[in-house]
Amino acid sequence: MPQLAFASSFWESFDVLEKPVKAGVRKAMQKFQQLTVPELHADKGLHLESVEKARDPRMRTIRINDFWRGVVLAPDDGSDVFLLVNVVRHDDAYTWAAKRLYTTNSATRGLEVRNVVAIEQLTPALEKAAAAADSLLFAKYSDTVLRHLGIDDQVLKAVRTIVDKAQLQAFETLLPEDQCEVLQYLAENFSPDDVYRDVVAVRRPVDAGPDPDESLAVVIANTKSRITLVTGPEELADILEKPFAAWRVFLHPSQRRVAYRVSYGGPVQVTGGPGTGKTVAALHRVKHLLTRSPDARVLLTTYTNALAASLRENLAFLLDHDPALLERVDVTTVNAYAHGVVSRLDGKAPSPIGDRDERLLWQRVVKKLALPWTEQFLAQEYRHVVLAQDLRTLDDYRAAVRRGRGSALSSARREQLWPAVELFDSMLRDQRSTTHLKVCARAAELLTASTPTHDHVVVDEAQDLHPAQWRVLRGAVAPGSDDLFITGDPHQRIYDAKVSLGSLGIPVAGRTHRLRINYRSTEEILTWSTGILSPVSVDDLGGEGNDTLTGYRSLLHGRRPQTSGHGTEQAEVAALVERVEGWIAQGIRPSEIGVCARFNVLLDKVYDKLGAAKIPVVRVRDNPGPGVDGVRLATMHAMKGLEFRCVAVLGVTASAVPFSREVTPASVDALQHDSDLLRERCLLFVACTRAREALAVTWSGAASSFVPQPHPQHALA
Ligand SMILES: Nc1ncnc2c1ncn2[C@@H]1O[C@H](COP(=O)(O)OP(=O)(O)OP(=O)(O)O)[C@@H](O)[C@H]1O
Repeated sequence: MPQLAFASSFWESFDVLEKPVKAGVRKAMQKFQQLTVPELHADKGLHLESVEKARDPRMRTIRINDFWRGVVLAPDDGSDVFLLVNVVRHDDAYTWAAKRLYTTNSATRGLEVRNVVAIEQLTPALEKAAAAADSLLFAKYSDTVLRHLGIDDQVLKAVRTIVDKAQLQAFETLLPEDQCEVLQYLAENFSPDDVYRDVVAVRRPVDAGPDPDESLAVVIANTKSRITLVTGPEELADILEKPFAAWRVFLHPSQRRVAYRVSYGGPVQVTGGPGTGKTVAALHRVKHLLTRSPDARVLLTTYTNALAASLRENLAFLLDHDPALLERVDVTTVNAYAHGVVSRLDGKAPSPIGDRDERLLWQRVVKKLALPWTEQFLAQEYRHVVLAQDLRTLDDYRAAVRRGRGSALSSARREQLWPAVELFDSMLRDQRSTTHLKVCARAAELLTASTPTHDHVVVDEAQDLHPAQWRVLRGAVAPGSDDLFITGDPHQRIYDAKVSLGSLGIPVAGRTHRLRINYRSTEEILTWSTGILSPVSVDDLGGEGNDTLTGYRSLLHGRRPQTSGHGTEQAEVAALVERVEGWIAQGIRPSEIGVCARFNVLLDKVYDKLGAAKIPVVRVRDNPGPGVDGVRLATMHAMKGLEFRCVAVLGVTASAVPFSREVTPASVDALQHDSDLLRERCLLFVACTRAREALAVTWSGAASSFVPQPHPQHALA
């Protein structure tokens, strides 16, 4: 009986196939488990046929349905493992298959694939260009060194034409995988010895002989990182049901470099645009820290409880549910961690009030003291100056530098304002409550006088943390090597955070890294979404300068985002229902669709209309587990950190985005006005960058000014 194996290239295409096609794949795969090799060749339904002019004589295609074909590598050496490598539309399948060549890597002994035709076609022209180039990316490595790392003749020729990293990137999808990875590591300045250790030695079978000429079955068995071998029918059903979690195994060298560096001298910061795998890097760092030392305790934090739940789940997955490792990690939000510290060390659980109650309290303060400031101004002054700098007395306040505030306050004015701070604090005390940030301030205070709770802290979604929260994290771990590993994206700052990490005892200078490849969205979605931010500049994570999205790109391609305006909100919601029905008809599960808007009011209407159309629907705030079916509804804020195959962003109208009530008037504080507007812009950016394959942005009436205007050529197309 033949055996069946799946290449990673197959999963990339399988995950996005429509339901009936997936069913066809399942049926075809079952035959590989039921029939003998001669029966397979004779089966009329499967129609296993060779490919004309194929560069690899082992290439075959099989029938999935009238429109789709599977591409299979069939053994021709008497071995019996068939490798399913792709599922492609009927007309493209033969061309795709004809250009691919599978070979055994001489160093790793793994099976690799290249687009042999494209490399052959490109190389001569590039050789000419390289002859005139000032320098070449791999000039310092001799042929012997490269061959020792598995680079073969054809790739070597191409390598000798590569002038820079951008050209290497352009080659990435054409080159054989292990060889490409070796080159990426060298391009990142790893030494050949390091590359041999990290890429080759870990894959090369210990008993590898001098000759790489082994049967296809043996080479397939050597390629565990890219090929899954299936042994029984249950395993087949199981594997085709579960989404393939590539991130567990394949890290881009830039991700691996930051996550698995043996040790850092102090806090390290990893930034990158949406979907560049920052969370993935954080999870792998936790794995590294736990496995490096048997007693280390790690605190892994993120912004919301929902994100903490998903981190917990993914970490368990990455650590193979190993209880000995998992019990040494605490996964939580900073607020929850601070709450725990205060409860433990003060002996009493604090009861913080929510944002709305806090606003009401400031209203009462303003009324009582008849001050010349609005409650919004006072709340911001309290948050950005008093709590941010942990000011306890009027003298402290008088001496404070009010960085980031756009209105000067003289000493006399500060004396006039301070009673408002005292009154707010005393009102809280009277009602035996506090705020989340005050809990953090208290936790930080307690931690300075106590011993750190963890050996390492890993912080995800760091861009929105307030200085009081940073102080808690600073107190959770002793300053020193590998104390803090911080990931975040300042372009996704959607809460009012102004931070200077250096001044909080978290110096990251010289230890900052940037990830640039987006693994989530198509290039079309990225380019469009990046247009939302193109008119503005964004402060970096540590508050020391600006951050940019230069070099940010995706390797995936798809349709351009769809944008449309509607006469009324009702028409907009009706169009949404149709769109969702269309996506579902294409085989997308309702839970793979995210719908978001600035406000819950609009989401309530969507909820009703989708329900009326018999489409299952759930709210993200109700924390539906991954197994619960239903279109996900969320406010733009709640979309943070999530991702969906299809995303509809609704209500992107001029009056809602930016939302004027959330924007401080320029007359009250010009700097705050600008940063509030930026925050609203980032919010739309966050919402749109949750989409993997399809993005639709709609409005009723006038569109938000943040919606990128189509390029004149695109508008005509
Ligand atoms: N090396 C990888 N190989 C395959 N998929 C990856 C890889 N790294 C990340 N991904 C996938 O890309 C998507 C985005 O990753 P992740 O959530 O870590 O990005 P992020 O930078 O934290 O995003 P955001 O800032 O938008 O929250 C996820 O689906 C993840 O599984």
